[in-house]
Amino acid sequence: MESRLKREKDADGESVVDPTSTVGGGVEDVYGEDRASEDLLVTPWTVSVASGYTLLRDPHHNKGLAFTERERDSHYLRGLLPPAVSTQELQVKKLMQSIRSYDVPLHKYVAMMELQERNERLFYKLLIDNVEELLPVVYTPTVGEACQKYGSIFKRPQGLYISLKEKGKILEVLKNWPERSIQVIVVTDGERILGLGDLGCQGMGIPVGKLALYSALGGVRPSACLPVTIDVGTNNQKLLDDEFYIGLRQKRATGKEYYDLLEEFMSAVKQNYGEKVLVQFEDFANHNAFELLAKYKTSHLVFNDDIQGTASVVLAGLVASLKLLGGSLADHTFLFFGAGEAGTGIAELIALEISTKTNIPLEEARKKIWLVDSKGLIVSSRKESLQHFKKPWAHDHKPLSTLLDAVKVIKPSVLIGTSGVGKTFTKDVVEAMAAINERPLIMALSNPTSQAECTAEQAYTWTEGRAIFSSGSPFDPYEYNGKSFIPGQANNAYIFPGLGFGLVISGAIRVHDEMLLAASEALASEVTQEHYEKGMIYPPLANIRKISAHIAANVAGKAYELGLATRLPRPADLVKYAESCMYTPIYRSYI
Ligand SMILES: NC(=O)C1=CN([C@@H]2O[C@H](COP(=O)(O)OP(=O)(O)OC[C@H]3O[C@@H](n4cnc5c(N)ncnc54)[C@H](OP(=O)(O)O)[C@@H]3O)[C@@H](O)[C@H]2O)C=CC1
Ligand SMILES: CC(=O)C(=O)O
Ligand SMILES: [Mg+2]
Repeated sequence: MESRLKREKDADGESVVDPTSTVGGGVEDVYGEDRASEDLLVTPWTVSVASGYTLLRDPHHNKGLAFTERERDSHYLRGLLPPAVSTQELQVKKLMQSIRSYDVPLHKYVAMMELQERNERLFYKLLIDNVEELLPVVYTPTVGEACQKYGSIFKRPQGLYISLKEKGKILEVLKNWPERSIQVIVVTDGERILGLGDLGCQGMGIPVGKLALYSALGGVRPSACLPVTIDVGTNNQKLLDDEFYIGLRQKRATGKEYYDLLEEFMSAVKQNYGEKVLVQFEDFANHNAFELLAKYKTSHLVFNDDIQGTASVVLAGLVASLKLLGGSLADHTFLFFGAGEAGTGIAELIALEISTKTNIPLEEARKKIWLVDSKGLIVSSRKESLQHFKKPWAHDHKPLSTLLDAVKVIKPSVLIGTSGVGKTFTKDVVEAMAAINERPLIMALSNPTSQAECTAEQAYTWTEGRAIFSSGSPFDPYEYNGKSFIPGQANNAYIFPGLGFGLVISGAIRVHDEMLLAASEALASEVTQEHYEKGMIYPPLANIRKISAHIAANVAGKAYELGLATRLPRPADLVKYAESCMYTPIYRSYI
């Protein structure tokens, strides 16, 4: 078996070697000898493939018409494929034509998921080569609709479902997953899916989508990614009444029952995959999200993407915007509409950055930041009744009940929407921002597009082309008075793939706030003069793999600096190292 594997590795040649794959070079560097030898026992297709027919139905190894004549001879594929031999490039061209022929975004999504199930490398090649066009298909906004209709479009499981029925057996359940060398888990309990609320078990679309980005944008190999949905029921009556609902048909478990299940899951993860597996919490409701993060951040390698990944991406945009706005972060006043995970997470990281850069105490730095929730401006007279994560933002001020009043009185230079409620940056609100600021910075972060606080068109027209605008879900460039404006996509997708990859390649054992700052700094530094001239505060997503390598290197560097990295010795050039470890979807030769 070993000589066969060696031949495959040699035959792959430089251009197709995947240093993070089980048969490519660099395995020992990145995964350690134990993991590598374990992989060799479980994954090589040469061992598991019984016949050509099975090979064609194995998405990890299927190449479809791109199997060469020699491969067809060697692997019993003769007659199972039509005579034509294709290249991967031609397959990409054909698939893109096919995807573009669908008018309905959900049909494009289903086509992409079917491709992922059929030919994984082709799926990733398509996604990487057409990232700006396909991100809105596999990610926000379309993934939101896919989750809403997941019961109807569900065909094959794409991740692991852990429900209350599995209580006491979660370790066994993890072992049912076919891959053993897991490096990144994205887990949701489905209670706050984008701005669409409780979608229960159907939230699975989110971990699946996020992990597709981990591989395409960040370079973690797909077989090292595990999407998980914890199903403790749903309070969404529409789903409970839906005959096609795929989850537990009960109201959500809470309290001890909920936390016991999560504890069993987190322990089983550590026991099964070791302490270097990264767990990304995604789209939990805030009453659990903060508590889970606080509970596990000192014992596991975890981060919450909605609280921390979002904070890092927004901070990067703000730092970049200073080139357009002038001054430092400390010179600005920030107003958030929405004071949950995203809002308070971003607010805290901005305060930390201001405090770090200026030596102003954190308490003081926070005073430049104001938040509005569903009851109005958060002020000290409300302190007693506030959730713990809002308390640091309860400044002394008279109560204000509307966003418009808050804008007029607080006079922010930056307005950030993290409410999950669409169309709330009304014309009055945006015009008030434009009356106070020469260049109002407006971020409508809520997803999907239907929940965006305002559109790009509204932001540009209501400010007569003066707004610097970005949003969580993508908007097309907009032309106003003969000038083209390119709205940025302020979405944690810029950060989590590179952040996670940096943790993986350094063998980090904990996530530290300074890593979030390091990730922000790397992203902000990718914005060039050419981008600023178009009003952009984020670099184009088309360059995301290069950007992710820089983010990963900065994060890994911080892990080494903080003594949290276990992969030793530290590579001299972390950017080059990150690039060399990235998964690439080029087909391997099976001769
Ligand atoms: N662009 C990106 O990368 C990201 C975007 N998001 C988006 O941000 C949104 C919020 O997510 P998250 O912070 O996790 O959600 P949370 O539920 O934690 O927070 C929502 C906040 O909005 C407030 N709110 C809700 N309705 C209103 C209203 N009508 N008026 C004023 N405030 C209101 C809530 O107030 P109260 O506390 O009083 O209930 C709460 O403070 C979602 O749409 C999500 O998709 C999230 C993460 C990343
Ligand atoms: C982008 C993201 O994580 C969210 O909207 O929840
Ligand atoms: Mg999220």
